[in-house]
Amino acid sequence: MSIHIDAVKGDIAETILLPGDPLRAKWIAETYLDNPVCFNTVRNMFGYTGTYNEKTISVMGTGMGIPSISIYANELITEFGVKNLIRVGSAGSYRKDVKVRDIVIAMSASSNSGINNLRFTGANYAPTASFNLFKKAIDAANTKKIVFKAGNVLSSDEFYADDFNSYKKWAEFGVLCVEMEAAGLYTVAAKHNANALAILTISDSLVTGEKTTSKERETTFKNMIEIALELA
Ligand SMILES: Nc1nc(Cl)c2ncn([C@@H]3O[C@H](CO)[C@@H](O)[C@H]3O)c2n1
Repeated sequence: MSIHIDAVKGDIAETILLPGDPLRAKWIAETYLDNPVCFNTVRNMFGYTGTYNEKTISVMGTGMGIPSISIYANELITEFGVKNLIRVGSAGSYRKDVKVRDIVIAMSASSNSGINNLRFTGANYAPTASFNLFKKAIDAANTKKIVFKAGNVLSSDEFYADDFNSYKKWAEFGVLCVEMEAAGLYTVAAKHNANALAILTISDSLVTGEKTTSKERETTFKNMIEIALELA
């Protein structure tokens, strides 16, 4: 077992889906996996392993923010041998052409987090998706005729920005949406030679103010989850 995950090596599949919310991990396991077995309840950060189309796959919550997902990604890779880490989560649109309910596949993840500034002493590291997972996700979306956008996203350390209009600068330079974890996941995976990808569903828009209801979030998440499950 590791400090934050009460499992033994072999309990967790090489490929894992990582929603921020542990209750969404429970919903994914109960909705999509055959014979899901819970492998973690420490801090109620539920994790499950089961099969999908006869392939073994795991799903576990990560919490919100780069520090939290970095803890779980580190331990999943270094203690349990996980090789493919796929974040599935919600994001806020920064651009008119990115609509609520759209799917965004993150090629890269900018950040305002201090962690990489410290790590690279102020130089600009570029957290980047693993090409193979990225290509498989694009192919799966095209096969399923799911419309998606792909590009740069922002992993912000704050949900409530002091200056609401700060998103406009990011949008001006092509950032599609904002969430709070992808840059941390991509950096930790690269550090430990693992593969990572973030697939996001736009749940709200800073441009129009539109928000999805919690019921809509559940149904619109299906497309994102079904793409991610094809990566097992
Ligand atoms: N900063 C931020 N802003 C907006 Cl508009 C978001 N929409 C969804 N999220 C995601 O949902 C959680 C916050 O509700 C975080 O895990 C984050 O990744 C957002 N995070």
